[in-house]
Amino acid sequence: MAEQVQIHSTKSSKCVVSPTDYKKLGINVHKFGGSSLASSEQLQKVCEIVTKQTRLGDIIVVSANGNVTDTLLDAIHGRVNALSDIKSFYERLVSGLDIESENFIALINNDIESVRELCRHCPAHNDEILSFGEKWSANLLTELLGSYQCAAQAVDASNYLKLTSLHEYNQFDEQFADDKFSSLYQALWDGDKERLKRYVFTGFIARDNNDQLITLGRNGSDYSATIIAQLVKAKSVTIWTDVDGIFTADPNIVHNAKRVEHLSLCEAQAISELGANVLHQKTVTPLLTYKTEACIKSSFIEESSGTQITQHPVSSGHVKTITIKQSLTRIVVNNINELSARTIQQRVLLNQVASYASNFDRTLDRLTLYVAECDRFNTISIIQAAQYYPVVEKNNLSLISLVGQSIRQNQKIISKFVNRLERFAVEEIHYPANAHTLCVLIEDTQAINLLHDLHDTFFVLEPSIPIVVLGYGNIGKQFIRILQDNKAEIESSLNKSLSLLGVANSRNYALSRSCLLDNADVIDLLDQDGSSLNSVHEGAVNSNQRNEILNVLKDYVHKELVIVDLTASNDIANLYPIFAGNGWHLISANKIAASNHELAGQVEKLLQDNKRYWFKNTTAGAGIPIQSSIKKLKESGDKIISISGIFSGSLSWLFGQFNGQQKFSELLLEAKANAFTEPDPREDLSGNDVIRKIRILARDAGFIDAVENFEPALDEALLEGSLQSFWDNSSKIDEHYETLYQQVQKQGGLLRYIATLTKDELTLKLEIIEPSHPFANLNPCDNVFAIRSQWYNDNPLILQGPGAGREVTAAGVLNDLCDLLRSA
Ligand SMILES: NC(=O)C1=CN([C@@H]2O[C@H](COP(=O)(O)OP(=O)(O)OC[C@H]3O[C@@H](n4cnc5c(N)ncnc54)[C@H](OP(=O)(O)O)[C@@H]3O)[C@@H](O)[C@H]2O)C=CC1
Ligand SMILES: N[C@@H](CC=O)C(=O)O
Repeated sequence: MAEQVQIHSTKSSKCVVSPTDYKKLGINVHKFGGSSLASSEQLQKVCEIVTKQTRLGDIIVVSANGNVTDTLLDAIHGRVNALSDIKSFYERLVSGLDIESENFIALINNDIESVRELCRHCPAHNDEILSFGEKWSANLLTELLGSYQCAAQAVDASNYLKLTSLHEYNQFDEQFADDKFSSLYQALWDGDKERLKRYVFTGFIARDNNDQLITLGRNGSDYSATIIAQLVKAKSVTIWTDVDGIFTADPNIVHNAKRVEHLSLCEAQAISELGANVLHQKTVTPLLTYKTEACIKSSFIEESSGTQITQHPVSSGHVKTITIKQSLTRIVVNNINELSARTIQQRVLLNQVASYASNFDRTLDRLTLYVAECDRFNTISIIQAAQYYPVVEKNNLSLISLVGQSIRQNQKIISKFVNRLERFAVEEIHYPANAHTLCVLIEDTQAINLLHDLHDTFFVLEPSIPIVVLGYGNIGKQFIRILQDNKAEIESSLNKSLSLLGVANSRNYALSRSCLLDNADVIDLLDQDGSSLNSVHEGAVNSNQRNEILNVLKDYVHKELVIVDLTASNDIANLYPIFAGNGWHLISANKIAASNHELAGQVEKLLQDNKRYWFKNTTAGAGIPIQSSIKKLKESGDKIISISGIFSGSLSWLFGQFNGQQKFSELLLEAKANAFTEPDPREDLSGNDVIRKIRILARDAGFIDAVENFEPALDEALLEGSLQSFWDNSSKIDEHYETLYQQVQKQGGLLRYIATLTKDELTLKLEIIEPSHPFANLNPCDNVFAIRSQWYNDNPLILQGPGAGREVTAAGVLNDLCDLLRSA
């Protein structure tokens, strides 16, 4: 059990702490790479980041400044001026900084003499020589943070990170580290949190199990950061570098590559295994064991958003990035058994040689490895040491890989990938063991072309079909809102860009060829008085009093366009044959055309001739997928016998709410405000709205010749005249429903407006039903559709849910749009 002591903290009266409580602090680890620390300007930016984005107790891990490690390597290799270059570099660097430069330069001069001495005894002291780079960097940053009034302490990581065995590069001594970190965070133990500092750790250096100083190889500082994060149970690790995260492809090669916002840990691991410079395999390994938040950001960009590495995938089944590794050599070992092949693969790994797409072919007893040119010699020596004779089969190969969560389960992605490869002379398609990668090997000379081609295929969205929304009321506003909010997700799932060309209400229209979704303010002006609009917004909003928008849309005749009709307008419905004849797709929430057999037939014929689509799923049941369900049943060979239920959301809500206490007309106003009723609520009470739905479903089910027998939900006399006179008659409406309510109460039943469709008869009636009736127990506003068919006969298929309202209807329209864009 951890040692514990009772102490008096400065703030609270009493608290219990243990030496390992630093692990509960929620430490954030920030790692800064060499380029982020290469100039005085950059160092100042880093100080700003540290002061603004870190807290007392947080850990900063640094690489050597700029190219200092490479210059130290030059010194090891005997380049005469290497050490004086380092001296001049630091003199330049500190001259631009607000620190006691003489002290720091004296330290550098002193250390450089030590390095000179150590260089005489190379290679025994190589690691020690290289470690100076990180030590200078940590000291300099700590000094500079002081001038920002940010208390910091330089820490030599080799006193904290100690390997447990000589060859296990990923096994660090946790007990050793724990003791050291406990004393570093002594202030916490003393109950004086305010004495904590920012701890500036040297990256890249550690100790082996014999206490000898070692360096952690390529990208060693990133590795130090994630290892330290694991050891201190950090809350987050941020790798600050010179790129703004992971991109859809290397932005230096593919200029239209975009930043990837989120990567799952599995995706990050796959990328690191493919040799990504920005995310090394070693760096990811501790994240897999200790699951913490991680992020890659740029210290060069203000407010960089970077790429978040999340524990769980934000989305699955999409390609997130395409990696490329060039100049690889294929080394083949023939006549080798599986055990020896695995041993060689292990040894290659232990020797810190990165091999890619390596595979053992059991049928041919053959091991294939792809390694960088610089690792060729080393790899051949390892294979020969195992008594095998490798063949270097081919040089100058590139490995191009698609990475995305579970993309190997997405047949569409695989066929798209294979399809594109047919245009290139590829060497080999490789399917690694993980489910998140698809790889291809190709000669270097063709690789860049293939990379561009694949990037275009998976990331450059197909040009969209322009969308025009008619109707900017309850449903129209909500539809545009969710279209805007979900644009990026929809585009990536459809691989098509969305372009909102125009929006209109009955008074004004806004039109922009460069997509109104990016200029939503213009749409908001639609509700204003039309007279001053042209001057207000440079002509972007215009009068639509006589459907003027249609004149502008003439430019689109015989081009693809989607008209989304979210009006309740008869005029617009009667224009459908023109829209269809123009070669435009249609989406309707307006039920008028779809419920008129003659008009609907004419429109469908024109659309068919022009190979265009009409989606109208919200015309019956709002967001409930009733029409698509009927279509699917019919496509599967089933025969619909009857459809019955409650198809009016507003009346379902009204009869569910009405209990004789409140005036019916007040509830009606509330239903209208909730967008459950039609723009003119008499359409609901007269039964017209449900009748339209019945006719639409009858058409879908094939009941076109059925006799109609419809009853209104309110006396026709009360529905006559103008809308104003209807509201003026509110007291009569209230009386009518009050009397009806008493009658229903007397019978101990419930009032429901029930529709029934068979091939012979379509009926709609206001009925008093028993509380045990299947349509009795509904949530207010619910619709219910009971479909009896050949296969759903004794036990009908039931669809039930909210049958009206802004959210569900707009979502249904958006579904229709996605289905249409997917089909078109
Ligand atoms: N509410 C619901 O739950 C459901 C509704 N629907 C259907 O959705 C449609 C819209 O309903 P809702 O949004 O509540 O109605 P609203 O009255 O709130 O909105 C209708 C919109 O259509 C506009 N409009 C009218 N005529 C024209 C025209 N000629 N050209 C362009 N725009 C025009 C109106 O303009 P202005 O503002 O200038 O009058 C208004 O912006 C209706 O057909 C309804 O049946 C379908 C399923 C469910
Ligand atoms: N007014 C309609 C809305 C949906 O179509 C209803 O009440 O169901």
